[in-house]
Amino acid sequence: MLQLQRITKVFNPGKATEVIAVQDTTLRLEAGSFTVLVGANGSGKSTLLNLIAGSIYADRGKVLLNDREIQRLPDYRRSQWIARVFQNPLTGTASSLSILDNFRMAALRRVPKWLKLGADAAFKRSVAEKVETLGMGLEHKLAQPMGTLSGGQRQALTLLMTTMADVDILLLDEPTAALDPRSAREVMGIADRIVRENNLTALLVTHNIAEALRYGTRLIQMENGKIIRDCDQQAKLALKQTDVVSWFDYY
Ligand SMILES: Nc1ncnc2c1ncn2[C@@H]1O[C@H](COP(=O)(O)OP(=O)(O)OP(=O)(O)O)[C@@H](O)[C@H]1O
Repeated sequence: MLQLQRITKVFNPGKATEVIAVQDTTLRLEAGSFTVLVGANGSGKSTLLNLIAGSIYADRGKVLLNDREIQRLPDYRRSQWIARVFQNPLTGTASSLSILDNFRMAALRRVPKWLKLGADAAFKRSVAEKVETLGMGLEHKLAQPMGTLSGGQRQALTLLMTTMADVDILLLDEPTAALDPRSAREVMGIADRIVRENNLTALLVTHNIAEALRYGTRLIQMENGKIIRDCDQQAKLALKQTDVVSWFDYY
């Protein structure tokens, strides 16, 4: 279980440009749950994800994974448990390296297995089997540089790479924002499957209302650095797109 306890993050404190990006926010994500986070631009969603991922530190409050404070852990420790997929398909993978080498790098999170499998044909076979499940034919292109693939193909592979390590938490930071509608749907379908099959605790940030309603079992809204709505599965199922659009109406 991931818990944010009374987290506050202020940028540029004491200056004219001071922003309270996250304000005294408490959030509890049960293990294996899939939560969707929506909110207007600047409401604090990315800051919240950055605080969980450890790219920034909170001014106040705790981030607990299975009751253990993780904020000050070094990156390599935290990345054993937390994976993140970004909006830009170019982020998170190495463009000039082949698909296979990117999988090798992803597997580095679980060093002993990588050392055993990294150099031999068994590793390549296991990657090919995984990649085949995407149904994109990329298992025949493992030697191709990541940079030559489409955004949708890269996002699909990036998601799959998260399963190379035993991560608990998957942070999806607008993973389909740069994709066309068909690729977006395909990539979200893959994300959903990976979350279920690996029993991951997932947090998806999206501006796509249809996506926000289709995926996950809980829907929360942030505004001015605070969580102002929290819908459980039942409440979420009853929501229509127009309801969610109306949450943004006062702008
Ligand atoms: N590094 C930073 N330095 C200063 N201010 C920042 C920084 N990062 C975020 N902010 C500010 O904090 C507030 C919250 O930003 P954040 O990026 O978390 O919002 P968001 O909900 O993710 O927005 P969007 O939907 O546009 O991605 C905004 O006012 C933003 O300008």
